[in-house]
Amino acid sequence: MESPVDTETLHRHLAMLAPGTALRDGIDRILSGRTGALIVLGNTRQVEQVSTGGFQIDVPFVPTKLRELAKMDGAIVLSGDAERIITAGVHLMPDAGFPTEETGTRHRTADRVSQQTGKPVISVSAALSTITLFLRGTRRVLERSEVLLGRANLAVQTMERYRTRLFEQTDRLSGLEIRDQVTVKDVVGLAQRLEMIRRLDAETIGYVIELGTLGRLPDLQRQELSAGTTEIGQLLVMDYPPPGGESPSLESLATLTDAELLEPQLIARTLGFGGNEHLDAKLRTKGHRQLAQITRLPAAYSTRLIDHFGDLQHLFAASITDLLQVEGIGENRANLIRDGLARIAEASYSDAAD
Ligand SMILES: Nc1ncnc2c1ncn2[C@@H]1O[C@H](COP(=O)(O)OP(=O)(O)OP(=O)(O)O)[C@@H](O)[C@H]1O
Repeated sequence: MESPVDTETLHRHLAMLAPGTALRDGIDRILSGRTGALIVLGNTRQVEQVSTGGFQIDVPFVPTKLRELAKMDGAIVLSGDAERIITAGVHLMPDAGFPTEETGTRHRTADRVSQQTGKPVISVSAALSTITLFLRGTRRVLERSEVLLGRANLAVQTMERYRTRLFEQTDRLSGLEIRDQVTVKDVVGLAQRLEMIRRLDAETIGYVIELGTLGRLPDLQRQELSAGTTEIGQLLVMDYPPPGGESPSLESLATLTDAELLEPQLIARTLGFGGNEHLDAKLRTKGHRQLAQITRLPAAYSTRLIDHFGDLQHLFAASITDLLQVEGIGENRANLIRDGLARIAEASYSDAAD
């Protein structure tokens, strides 16, 4: 039995079928000619074993050629990279023992051939005007580009709203950090927002892959809207190590379902902050995210400062003389840090007053 299809493999094959590719062009020509087709991607020994009849062509792939060959009865076998047309008019005889819920001989054959050979098989239905990709027991009907574009746009719009909310939340968290009033709930809220953005980003990537050349714009928007979010996540994790001391990771949130991601207690537990009773527990930031705002202060110095002083509150309390005790910090840098910290505190208080 073949292994289940992972997202990456599915994406790779959807990309081969995306608008803008020669293969998709050929398939679209078949559809507009109101014929169907059965196309196997890969001329391996297993594919040969389920094939009878047909004739050898072995020519470079050309969309119009595919369309011509689809007018004939039988399947068309392409090379695995879809760069060559190998055979046409092939009768496929897969083992009927492979389970399939498809109706219609073309789709049933496609499903079974893919399960038996492990190769992707595309079934183009004339009656339904659909393109279906079968991949080792996984079935994926390709959506129309307008539908995919609509979904991609909706995901991007939602990402835009989430990004605005994200920065409202980081600003608020900064204020609480400076006033030393952070609770588990605040950290959980930001982690939740970051994971929601990550999910929307992954969803949009899926649409972008399927959209091929039509996905350029949503892809640019997605990149812009997710920029910097991974870094915020990394700094958040560094700022709030859970009490157990185990190194937490926002990636662990990926295991939660969409419904579970709405439950703060569950997020807190997943991040190592205990359950319900801990949501109001006080936390104190180490200060990595805040120090990252001080331009010209390399991250290595932030880490050294935090290792020395313990957390942001102690850093606020540090005098120039205290700062000079840290290895590699001279007078210039100590002044830069003091000024930077003062600016951070001021900005936060003026935000709170707004
Ligand atoms: N085992 C097979 N090997 C090769 N080609 C096949 C096989 N089974 C079906 N086909 C191809 O599928 C065509 C029609 O199959 P099927 O009866 O499932 O389609 P349909 O339901 O009439 O049409 P469509 O799928 O286009 O809506 C056949 O003419 C043949 O070209």
